[in-house]
Amino acid sequence: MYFCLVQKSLLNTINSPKELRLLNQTDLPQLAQELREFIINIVATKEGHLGASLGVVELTIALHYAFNTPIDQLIWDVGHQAYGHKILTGRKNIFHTNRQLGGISGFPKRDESEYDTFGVGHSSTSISAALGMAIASQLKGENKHHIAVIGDASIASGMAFEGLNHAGVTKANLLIILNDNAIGIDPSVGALKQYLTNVKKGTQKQDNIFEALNFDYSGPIDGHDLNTVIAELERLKTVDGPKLLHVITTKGKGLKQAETNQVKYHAPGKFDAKTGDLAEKSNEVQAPKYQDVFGHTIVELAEQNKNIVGITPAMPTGSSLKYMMEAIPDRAFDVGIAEQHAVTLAAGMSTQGLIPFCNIYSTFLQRAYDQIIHDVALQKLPVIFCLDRAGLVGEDGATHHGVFDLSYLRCIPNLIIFAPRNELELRNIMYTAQLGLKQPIAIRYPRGRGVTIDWKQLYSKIEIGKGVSLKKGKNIAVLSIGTMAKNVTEAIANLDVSHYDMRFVKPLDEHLLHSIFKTYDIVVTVEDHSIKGGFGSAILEFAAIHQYPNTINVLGVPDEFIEHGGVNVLQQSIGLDAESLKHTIESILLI
Ligand SMILES: Cc1ncc(C[n+]2csc(CCOP(=O)(O)OP(=O)(O)O)c2C)c(N)n1
Ligand SMILES: CC(=O)[C@@H](O)[C@H](O)COP(=O)(O)O
Ligand SMILES: [Mg+2]
Repeated sequence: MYFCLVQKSLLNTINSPKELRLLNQTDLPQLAQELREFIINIVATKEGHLGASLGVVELTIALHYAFNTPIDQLIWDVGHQAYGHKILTGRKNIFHTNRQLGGISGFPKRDESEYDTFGVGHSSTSISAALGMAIASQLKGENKHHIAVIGDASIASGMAFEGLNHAGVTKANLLIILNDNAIGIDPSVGALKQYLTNVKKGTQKQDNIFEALNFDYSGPIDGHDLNTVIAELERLKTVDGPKLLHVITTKGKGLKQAETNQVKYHAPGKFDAKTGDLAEKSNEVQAPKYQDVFGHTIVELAEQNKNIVGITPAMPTGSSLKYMMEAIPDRAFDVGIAEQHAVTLAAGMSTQGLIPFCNIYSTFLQRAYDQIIHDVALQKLPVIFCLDRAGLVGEDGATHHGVFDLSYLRCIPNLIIFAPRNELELRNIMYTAQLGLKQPIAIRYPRGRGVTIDWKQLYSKIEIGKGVSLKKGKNIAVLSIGTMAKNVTEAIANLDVSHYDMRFVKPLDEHLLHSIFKTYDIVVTVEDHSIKGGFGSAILEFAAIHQYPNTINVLGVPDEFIEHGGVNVLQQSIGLDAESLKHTIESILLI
């Protein structure tokens, strides 16, 4: 008789870390293999962040094995690497809903699980949050551990240093796990990266930077060696005060292609779970991604204008500044996860006559708000801010939707705000901006593809503060800003209404607005942005100041955080898709 030994699945027996902690430590390598396969199989079809989660499979198991989570508080920095954490903490059976509307978030979220002790998505918050929890526990006389897992790129961000600087003078029971895989989304950069590389090579001569800040530093250890990691975590449980354990991991560990092409496999889209091969791209001719219009256009402009420089805080691939970094490396700068530094670096360059294109996702620019006001606008320095990922971004959800920039920028004096309705407008405003603007400008555009196949056309200068008429009709005037023009155009295709692309949120085209308000009784504004303080608010202010009695309908993102899901599905959920806009405008016509 032939017995085939079928290995019992360990992962299927684990619905919480309590059950994980009942396993023999010798069983954990099998669990790690099963967890890795589980992540690969689901992300292969459901998409998401792959590399970072594969890189911390063993670390995740070790942390929940050694610490009494959720009593001991575990915080994941950024949280894109927390898929294993979610699967081991009771969400295995719903993990296939990851990042989908109504499903679980792609990042730890407090209201999703008691094991998600802090909501994350933007980097470098974990040390401050964990320290806050540790100090609170001390004050409450509690005896629990507080662990922050932070990557090598995230720990190089200013906010992380602020946390380290404070923690170093406390007796807080805080353990920082530095997950060092030598890469962010793109290869990590900066002097700290060089320092960590030397530490790993054993060639670091100076004092240990973390010990210099009063941390009990240990490592570097192999973050994939379960026994070594667990032993060190157990030892650190007995060490008082702030501690930092340096672990070395490989991003994408366990999937060959994810290990070798770590940038692409950070978020690879669909792929073959067996071979790792990426899904075939459709070969139909498509409109370009807005990021690539930016990336190729800045190269063209910078080749002609030697004063142009490009800056990205750790998003060369996401922003497509990578093209300029390849073509003109001495004038394109990846400053690491350092949005505040990126803005004021641009300001400094501008004082010397350079023309900086500072490319920062709308949501990440929130981190550099004072720098925009204090270092750029107040001094009227002509920095060109390119806000990629403006508007609803989709599956990254509430932490990443770029729906507040018009509000947070509009109140800043001296700042021009422009939103292109298509790729040609983006190219033309970039061309216009580098001709010698005497003040800063913010250009916002969305994630994803545009609408223009033949987009590499000759440049034309855009007159600052001028909107355009896209359709003449009767009854009402629909005013859109940015790429919402596409949805509006589709919505009113068979309606006798006028449509204007206002292009500028600041300065408004007041001449055009006076004409509109004198011609139409009803005005509708449409924006891929919060209705609080955005484009519609600007129009309401204009009407109030000039005492126009017109009816104004402001359509946009409601005053709430919009969760994760496909962009089209999210737009439908808040009435910004073409079909919903059509019904809304028809109902206004019926009034
Ligand atoms: C403030 C902020 N800026 C940029 C990002 C985009 N981002 C997401 S993950 C990541 C790289 C993180 O690298 P690291 O900290 O080394 O973690 P790893 O992915 O290697 O685990 C970046 C730049 C972000 N989430 N938050
Ligand atoms: C986790 C994180 O913050 C980044 O990976 C972000 O998800 C990138 O977004 P894009 O995919 O829009 O570049
Ligand atoms: Mg890293």
